[in-house]
Amino acid sequence: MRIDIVTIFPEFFDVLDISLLGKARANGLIELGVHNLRDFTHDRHHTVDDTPAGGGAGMVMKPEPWGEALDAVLENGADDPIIIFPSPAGVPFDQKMARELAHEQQIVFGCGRYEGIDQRVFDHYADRGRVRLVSLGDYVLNGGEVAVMAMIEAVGRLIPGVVGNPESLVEESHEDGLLEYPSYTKPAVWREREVPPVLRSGDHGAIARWRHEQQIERTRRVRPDLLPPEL
Ligand SMILES: COC(=O)c1ccnc(N)c1
Repeated sequence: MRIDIVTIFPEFFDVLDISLLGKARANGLIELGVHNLRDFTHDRHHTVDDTPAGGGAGMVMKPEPWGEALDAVLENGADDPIIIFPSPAGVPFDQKMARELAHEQQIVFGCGRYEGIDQRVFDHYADRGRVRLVSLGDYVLNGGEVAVMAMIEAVGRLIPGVVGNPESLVEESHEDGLLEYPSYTKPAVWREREVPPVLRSGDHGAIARWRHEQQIERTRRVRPDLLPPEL
């Protein structure tokens, strides 16, 4: 998979050189391009924003630099890339979307700042391909970079070969629609708190049943909205 990021803070993504994603890049599983939006301006101050049409507070990101940047990124890219703009006005990002995005050939992330990006950028590229505004939740950030980092991690770890043991991806929260069961390890007793005996019983059937019951109980308590109607 190729991932391109357009941002005014390219150094923000230096952290993608380490950990799991750093290894995935070294193994060629993920190809990453980080592009500074200001490189696509032509004035002395590398201006990327201007006052909002119709007035109001704050500044809006100009369409011209975005057009030049996205054209450059798309020029030699995949046949059918998906362009994602993180936005509080977007569709909710979830594990299902992460799984779908893990199969893309190329994802282009556009990190907005200020009061957002001129709407004509979204419209222009939506006329030519797939554009999605995606939200991490009902809150506002100063820019899209943090959201892009979260989405790259959520998607990147699902790309075959990135995570050493694919089994570890199966029993995670939201993978089967329920929250994951509580985890324990050694020691058997810690500060007078014992690991549930069933987990040390060696009875794999009983352990699987206990874990599923825990998933249902935790989901009912924490996220009743995720419970399937039959439960
Ligand atoms: C500037 O981007 C945001 O404020 C943002 C992006 C994605 N999800 C959100 N909830 C906010």
